[in-house]
Amino acid sequence: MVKFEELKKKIPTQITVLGGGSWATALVKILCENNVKIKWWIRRKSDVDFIRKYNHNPSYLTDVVINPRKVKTYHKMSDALNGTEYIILAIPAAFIPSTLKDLHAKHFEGKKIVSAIKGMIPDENILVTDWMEKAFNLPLGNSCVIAGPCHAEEIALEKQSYLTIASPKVETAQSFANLLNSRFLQAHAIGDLYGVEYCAVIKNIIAIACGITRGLGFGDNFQAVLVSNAMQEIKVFLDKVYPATERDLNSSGYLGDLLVTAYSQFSRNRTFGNMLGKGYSVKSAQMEMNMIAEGYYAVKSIYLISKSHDLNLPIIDAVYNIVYGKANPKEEMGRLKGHLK
Ligand SMILES: NC(=O)C1=CN([C@@H]2O[C@H](COP(=O)(O)OP(=O)(O)OC[C@H]3O[C@@H](n4cnc5c(N)ncnc54)[C@H](OP(=O)(O)O)[C@@H]3O)[C@@H](O)[C@H]2O)C=CC1
Ligand SMILES: O=C(CO)COP(=O)(O)O
Repeated sequence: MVKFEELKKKIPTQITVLGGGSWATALVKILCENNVKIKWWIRRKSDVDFIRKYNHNPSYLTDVVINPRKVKTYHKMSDALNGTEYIILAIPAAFIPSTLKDLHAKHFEGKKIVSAIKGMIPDENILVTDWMEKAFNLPLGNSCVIAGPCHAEEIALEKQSYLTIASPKVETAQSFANLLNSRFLQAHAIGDLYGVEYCAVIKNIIAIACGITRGLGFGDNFQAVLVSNAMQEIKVFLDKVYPATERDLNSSGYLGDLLVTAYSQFSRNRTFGNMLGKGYSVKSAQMEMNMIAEGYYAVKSIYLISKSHDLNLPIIDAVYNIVYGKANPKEEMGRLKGHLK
């Protein structure tokens, strides 16, 4: 007789992915390495139809093959949420409230919520997991975040990658990490949900700073100092806003995430910053990109939170002044030089 545990292993895990951008596409590809069934919600009907017909996303990571035996695409969100165990959010944070506006607590009941988002909810200035918990009355132990140094473009190329899954209930993080482990990806679980999430948000702001200084002609020597000072700013912020005794900021879920975004050619935030450094206005830099730089929204929230705690964070301040205060990038970075060591 087949044992219940063995039978359970053979039943595919039902997962919903919300969002049709690069990271959603990469996550669908990773998950398809394992025994899963995916309901994938995408906002544009034309993209849904295209994937159904050609098994490729027409707009992002267009080379990735979408396995039709494992993935079903949906345009109606409530259909994509029926009967799933995990709901993965992969929509830029700024659009979460409007995109989820028709959902209710019952859509999330008994499900694990995984945020793959590295951004803040604007105006409310809160983390996505915090917003979800309040909006849909979710138990935080059912939530986790995906962090770590990982660009969608490298997943498309099956380059060896690592992810950190964080949840206050480590078993929740571990069970989701198990679904990601595959040929080219290793995931591990930790308990520091808000710490990892804040770090993932702040590193996008630092990448904007790196891009600005690159655009202005600063070199590797300067960037190394900028990034090491940035890590100290992250520590000052976390120690004040969300202190924890067992947090290793040098591990890949924190420092690694900062490094990949600060140095990679694939970084959206660095590309955005580079354009600002080269003299583009904020609006024109955004229009040039067909992707979203989360740091643009996040810097306002993080700046306001840091001021409410009387924190002195010169790199964050400089990016805020350039992006929202219309400060001249050259003058602002000239001022910042004096604060670094
Ligand atoms: N890309 C990566 O390597 C990684 C990304 N992340 C995070 O994943 C999240 C999603 O980013 P990513 O997939 O990169 O996004 P992309 O920049 O690849 O794509 C932008 C996404 O935002 C959607 N969008 C744009 N405008 C709106 C709007 N007004 N309302 C609703 N949706 C909108 C787009 O939909 P449409 O095409 O219909 O316009 C598209 O799905 C972000 O929080 C990011 O930080 C995390 C780790 C890695
Ligand atoms: O968070 C991300 C990768 O870790 C995506 O942001 P970037 O594209 O700016 O790196």
